[in-house]
Amino acid sequence: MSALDNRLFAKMNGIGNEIVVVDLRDQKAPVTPDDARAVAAHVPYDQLMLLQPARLPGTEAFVRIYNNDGSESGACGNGMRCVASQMFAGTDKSGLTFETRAGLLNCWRGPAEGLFTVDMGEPKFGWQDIPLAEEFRDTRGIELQIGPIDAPILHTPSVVSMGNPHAIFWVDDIEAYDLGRFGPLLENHPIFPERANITLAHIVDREHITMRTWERGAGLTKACGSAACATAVAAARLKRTGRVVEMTLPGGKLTIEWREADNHVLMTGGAEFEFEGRFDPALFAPSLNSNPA
Ligand SMILES: N[C@@H](CCC[C@H](N)C(=O)O)C(=O)O
Repeated sequence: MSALDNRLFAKMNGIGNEIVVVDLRDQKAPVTPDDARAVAAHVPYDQLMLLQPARLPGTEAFVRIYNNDGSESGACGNGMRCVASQMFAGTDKSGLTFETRAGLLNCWRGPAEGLFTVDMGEPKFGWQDIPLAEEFRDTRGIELQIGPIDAPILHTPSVVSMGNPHAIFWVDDIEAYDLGRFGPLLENHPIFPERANITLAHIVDREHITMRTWERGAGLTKACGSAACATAVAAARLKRTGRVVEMTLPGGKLTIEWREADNHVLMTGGAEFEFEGRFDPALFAPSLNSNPA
């Protein structure tokens, strides 16, 4: 018996990031990594956002975030906009607060219908915070490369934690690299003890960046909100952009503001409902062949 048996789910997308949202605030039973993988086999998703009972006063829910490989993440920007969109529906509230493994997140209705803003909190730059396996004093560009030593294909990424680990490689053309091939190698590089989300980014001008991401635990996706935040912050740290940047991802656009006043990163973008359904308990039944004689 799984906590997800017969549960209603909403399939949504955050500018192309495939998201499944399930409201489990009325029950305490845990959802396991096996459950998360079983859902992915049935309703393909990048992230599964589980609303669990609130643990702190003033919060709507504790949001547990699973990647489709069954691993957990502390942050998912596009998923949080989908959660906000579901939770704002039918209310006249203007703001909501959620708890995730990475801390508290505030969400607001955005500047136009269908847009939502998430306060993704403060970025972290210390090598232990990302985390990296060894000390780097300057994480604006770390010594890491792939390809021939004297002619690397990708090198010197900026690294940032947005509650989850990100490495951003600066390139002239984001389409010129086989991210499906390099992504898994870099995601699992020993320098990243908790693996990492890998982004290729091109700075168009001081207000525009194009990017695409190989996501830890989910692979190539059309959008990664926390990667957009990490990339915008990393570009501003290098003094190559201002603090408000429009990000173009394969699935759409996000506006990222790295607020000077409190160091928080605000992400604004769309969230769309696609369909809803109920999980068939047979999905979570142990396989008859799991322990062959
Ligand atoms: N799609 C997400 C990021 C999801 C988590 C990531 N794959 C990880 O494991 O860190 C987003 O929109 O931020």
